[in-house]
Amino acid sequence: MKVDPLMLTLGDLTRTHPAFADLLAQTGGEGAKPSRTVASWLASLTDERLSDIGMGREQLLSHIVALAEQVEALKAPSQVTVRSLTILGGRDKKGEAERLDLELRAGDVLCIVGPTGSGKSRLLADIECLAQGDTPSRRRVLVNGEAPDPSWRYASDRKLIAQLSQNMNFVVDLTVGEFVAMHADCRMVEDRDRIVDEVIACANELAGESFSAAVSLTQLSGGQSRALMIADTALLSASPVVLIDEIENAGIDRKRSLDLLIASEKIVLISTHDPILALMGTRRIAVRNGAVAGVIETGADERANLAVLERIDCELMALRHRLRSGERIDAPLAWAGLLAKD
Ligand SMILES: Nc1ncnc2c1ncn2[C@@H]1O[C@H](COP(=O)(O)OP(=O)(O)OP(=O)(O)O)[C@@H](O)[C@H]1O
Repeated sequence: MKVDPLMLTLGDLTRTHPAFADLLAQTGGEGAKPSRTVASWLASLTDERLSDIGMGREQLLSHIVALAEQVEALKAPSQVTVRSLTILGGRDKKGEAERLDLELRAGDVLCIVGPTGSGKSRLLADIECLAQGDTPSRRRVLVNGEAPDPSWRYASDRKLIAQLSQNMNFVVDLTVGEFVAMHADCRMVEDRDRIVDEVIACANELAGESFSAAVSLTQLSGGQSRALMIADTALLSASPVVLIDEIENAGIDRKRSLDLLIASEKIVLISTHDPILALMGTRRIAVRNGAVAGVIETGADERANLAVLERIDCELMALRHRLRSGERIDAPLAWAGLLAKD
């Protein structure tokens, strides 16, 4: 049963959710007595105290609720083995039938491509909520070939489906090592220290700039936190299905991220505008006007073009690195001759 975090006492909360101890240490104030409920503590915070913390009452409450849900999701691994997900067509934005019967199996990693506003996020959201004809697209999603048990749709404490969103909002000031160790503890893995080292080493391979276990989560760059989330999801997450809204803006190694996710034997869907990422998979889902227009196999010619795109990307990355290091790039670029021929 889902517990309302507002009705818990601060003592209970810090015991069941160690991360709250840090939040309280930063924000608590004199009224943060263990016997007090969260609701009463929040009501007791003066406007002055809230302005010291730099957060409004509503914002603090939503942080607490989000943190409680995250910790619950980590604690109770999904009980359901997902061998397949089937997405059955609904209606496009004009109300016309979407012809779709797509089965995804464990180990499938697919990109979703399509113009802005075409419905990529809608498709991810339909999967996340295991839609049953009750979303704007009217799609239905089956788990292992059957309509899912209604309780799976709303069980935030038994997440079948994890969504990595664009922004990683870290509430508490834990170090990277403490954060990953907390996940490992929640999932009761054996050999915790080895797994923690592995996740951090792996995240460092994905991130452009390396970071240590001792650094605070709040100090990580966008790319570093995204790399940490991907490594953590692939190596530690209990959710059999992972949805990712955009990887490309984070400046991380896309090929390795994809390989890592493929090896994790989960079903992974990534919405993207990035041609390299889209061509890296064996299949991609093309969305248009609110409906899936086709599932495209990556062909041999496309793979050859991918190799060229990767070289261009590599050169762009090198330029980016030089510019970021304060260098000038006055020397003519290798491609200048190529473009002059046009
Ligand atoms: N089949 C559909 N029926 C009705 N509305 C839809 C359908 N598909 C998408 N929409 C709506 O269209 C809008 C744009 O869709 P969405 O945000 O999923 O696009 P997107 O491809 O993710 O765009 P972007 O690339 O800009 O992130 C949303 O309001 C979404 O709910």
